Amino acid sequence: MNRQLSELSEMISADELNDAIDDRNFPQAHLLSRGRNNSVCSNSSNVSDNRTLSNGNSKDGSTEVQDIPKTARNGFIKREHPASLTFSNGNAQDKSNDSIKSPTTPRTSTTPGHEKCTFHHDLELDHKPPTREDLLPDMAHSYRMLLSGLGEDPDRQGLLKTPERAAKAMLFFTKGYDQTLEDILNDAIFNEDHDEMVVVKDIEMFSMCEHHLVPFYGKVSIGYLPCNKILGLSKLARIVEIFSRRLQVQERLTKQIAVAVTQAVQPAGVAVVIEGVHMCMVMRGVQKINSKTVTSTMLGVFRDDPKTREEFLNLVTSK
Ligand SMILES: Nc1nc2c(ncn2[C@@H]2O[C@H](COP(=O)(O)OP(=O)(O)OP(=O)(O)O)[C@@H](O)[C@H]2O)c(=O)[nH]1
Ligand SMILES: [Zn+2]
Repeated sequence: MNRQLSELSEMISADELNDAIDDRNFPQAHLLSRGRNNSVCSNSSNVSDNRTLSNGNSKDGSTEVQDIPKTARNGFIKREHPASLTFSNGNAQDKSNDSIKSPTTPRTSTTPGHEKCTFHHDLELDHKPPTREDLLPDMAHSYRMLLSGLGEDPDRQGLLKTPERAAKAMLFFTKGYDQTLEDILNDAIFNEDHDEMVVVKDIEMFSMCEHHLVPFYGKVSIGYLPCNKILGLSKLARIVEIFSRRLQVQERLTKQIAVAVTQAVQPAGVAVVIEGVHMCMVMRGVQKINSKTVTSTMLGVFRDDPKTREEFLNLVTSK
């Protein structure tokens, strides 16, 4: 599973991100009319006979049963991507699924100078050096030029080490580029017969606005409805770190966190709410010091079932 998760988190593009939040990737969500305690998760019997309930009730009121593809039952629906990327979140143990092979992006082979790179897509660095520390000398040089550009003397005593410090700080602010879901999960996914909501709220978040390269910060609340798999609690906060420690917009950050939780435990639904303060709106520009930006991503049952969504929102807004 880890290899697959890594590939998915590394290779996901903007299009695939949107595909991933397609309702069809939460095949259990449409069973909500049964009520949560009647379980929205596939159970082992319907997994083994390759059948599950469809979302439609037949005209006589009985519930229709039909075959659906295995990949759809276990997670994301396998779909063909125009760039021949496939996106599937089936169990890694399912070695028969060819779609799990590492996808390639057109940019890998077509971008001059990047032919051998394997780390290209819209949501990642354009070029990943062997280690990001290799960037330090060039970055420090750039900061030195910046100081000169500001009319400062980069050789004055107080600024001597500033270019290197600033470069290290920027590497820290963007250290999420170095991390994968695989790295941080560390197999802390546990089989547990639990299908009640799990919420971790007010996770501190620091990120960098990709438009102005200034910070935005705030708190993240994550909820999910497990389907027999739960995630080590700290891993939710670590997922926030992976995606916040990059150049970001808050909307994408919100979505990426939700998709990562989905990839990790294939729950019946995921909800993420972020409340952020953007320093580009506080220290400059419109200078609205009290404004807060709230973004949310609701997937699966959180999107389809108002009661589940309400329960989550009540939990995250309660003191
Ligand atoms: N949607 C979204 N916009 C953001 C985020 N962070 C910063 N921005 C916005 O990015 C926009 C960039 O607008 P521009 O007009 O190109 O840049 P600008 O002249 O510096 O804009 P002002 O901030 O209005 O002075 C601004 O409206 C910012 O508020 C974010 O996370 N999400
Ligand atoms: Zn900004």
